[in-house]
Order: sequence, then C-alpha cells, then structure tokens
Amino acid sequence: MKEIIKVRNLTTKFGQKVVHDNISITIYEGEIYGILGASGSGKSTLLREMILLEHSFKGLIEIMGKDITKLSLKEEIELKKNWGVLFQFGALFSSLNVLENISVVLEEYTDLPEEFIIKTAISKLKLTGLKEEVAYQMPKNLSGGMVKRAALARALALDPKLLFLDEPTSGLDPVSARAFDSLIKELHSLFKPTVVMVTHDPQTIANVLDRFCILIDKKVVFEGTFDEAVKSTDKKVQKFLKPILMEIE
Ligand SMILES: Nc1ncnc2c1ncn2[C@@H]1O[C@H](COP(=O)(O)OP(=O)(O)OP(=O)(O)O)[C@@H](O)[C@H]1O
Repeated sequence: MKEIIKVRNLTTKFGQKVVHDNISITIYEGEIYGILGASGSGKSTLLREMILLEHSFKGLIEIMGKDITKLSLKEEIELKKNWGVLFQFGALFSSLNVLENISVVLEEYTDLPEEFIIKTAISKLKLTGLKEEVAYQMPKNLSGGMVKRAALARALALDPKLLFLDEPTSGLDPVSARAFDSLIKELHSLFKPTVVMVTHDPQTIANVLDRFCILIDKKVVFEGTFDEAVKSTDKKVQKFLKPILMEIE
C-alpha cells in the first residue's frame, strides 16, 4: 500500500495549550480514513493542518510526497488541485447559487471555457444525487442534506485524488445521514479517491471507514481498522468505543 499522507511527530500548540503531543499517523492511497476522538481533541485542527489552513504545528506533514511546510506558491497551488474539501456546515457562499458555488473552484484552478465549467459543475451536482434545477437555487433555500450534497459536488469539482470531509453527517437526520454515507461509499467505489474524514457518527465509523485513528489526551491512542479497535485491550480505546458499539447494536 502506498502512503499518501504521512504525519510524523506532530505537536500543535495554541499559546500554552497543547492540542497534539508528538502524534504520528499514516494514510494510504485509496482508503477511507477517519480522524476520531472526543470533542476538543484536535480532530478538525489536524484536518485543517493537512489542508494548509492551520500552521501552529511542529513536525512533519507530508502529502503526496511533499512536506507541506516547504511548498513554493506554485507547489501549493498544484497540491491544492489534487484535493476537495467538505467543511462541517457545508460552507457554501450564501450570495452565490449552487452552480456558481461549484463553478468558482473550476474558475480558480482551471482555464476551462465557461460553457465547459457549467457542464462540469452540473455533472458533479448530478453525481451527488441532486437534480439539475437545484443548480439555480440559493443555499438558503436548500435542506441540510441538499447543502451537504451541493458542498460535496463542489469538493468533487476537480476530480480530486484526496477528499477531506469534516463531520459530513453532522446536523443531518438519521435517514439523510445514512443516505450520505451510501453516497460517499458509492463515489469512493467509482473514483477511488483517498477520503480523510473527521467524524463522531457511530454508523459512519462502523460502516464507512476502512481505517481510523483515535485522538485522546493529545495522543493517537489507536490506528487501525474497526475490527482491530474492537479487539484492542487498551482501556482508552475500549472506553471510546463503548458508546459507539452500543449505538450500532
Ligand atoms: N485557531 C485556534 N486558536 C486557539 N485555539 C484553537 C484554535 N483552533 C482550535 N483551537 C483549540 O484546539 C482544541 C481542539 O479543537 P478542534 O476543533 O480541533 O477539536 P475537535 O476534536 O475537532 O472538536 P469537535 O469535535 O468539538 O469539533 C480546542 O480546545 C480548540 O478550542
């Protein structure tokens, strides 16, 4: 298996507050990898560090063979073309309609003619199960599930090798959440991107992730598959898994 993201000896501090204390994880190409942990354990911070939005760390983060602290501007742009991001609350631009929200990414990172941008944006929208007419709606008129799908369509705009998802099912009702899990699995089997997601959703953890890490008390206390976690004798891992196992029973 080929490594696509390597985190080594990473320490994150905000002032005196240590969020990650010398943590290391490895994400392999093509897997669906979860960053798990209690609230405030630094999951989103780790994801934000990987996508160059947070820089308060020491140690190594290597993505597709590149140390992300040593990128030239050109390399940074090239690397960003390889990934799509779905932020926790969808984070669509409220003043733009759905089509424009997806198109901005294509306009920023490609030289495609406008007609092709529109066709591509609509095809991404359809991939996420939304109808073409949704393209002309404003985000405020969409349901929570539709916002997530539209935001996922935007994340898919550049056919990313890497898809970063921050709490993809949070805020969704159970039916929409499970439908979103299925969509992620379907898109993954179609395009085989590496998916890195922050989640605390027990069903997603048990049914969608290939491997995951668990952050507790600033450390990575576990990295591996769900079955391996269930078999772990580590007290912290067992305590973390208990409510998840009860929920999925
Ligand atoms: N830019 C920042 N400046 C100062 N503190 C920060 C910053 N970003 C995050 N933190 C702190 O780092 C800690 C970890 O935050 P983070 O959002 O990564 O946790 P999380 O595990 O994703 O939590 P949740 O599950 O609640 O979203 C929190 O105590 C948070 O307040």
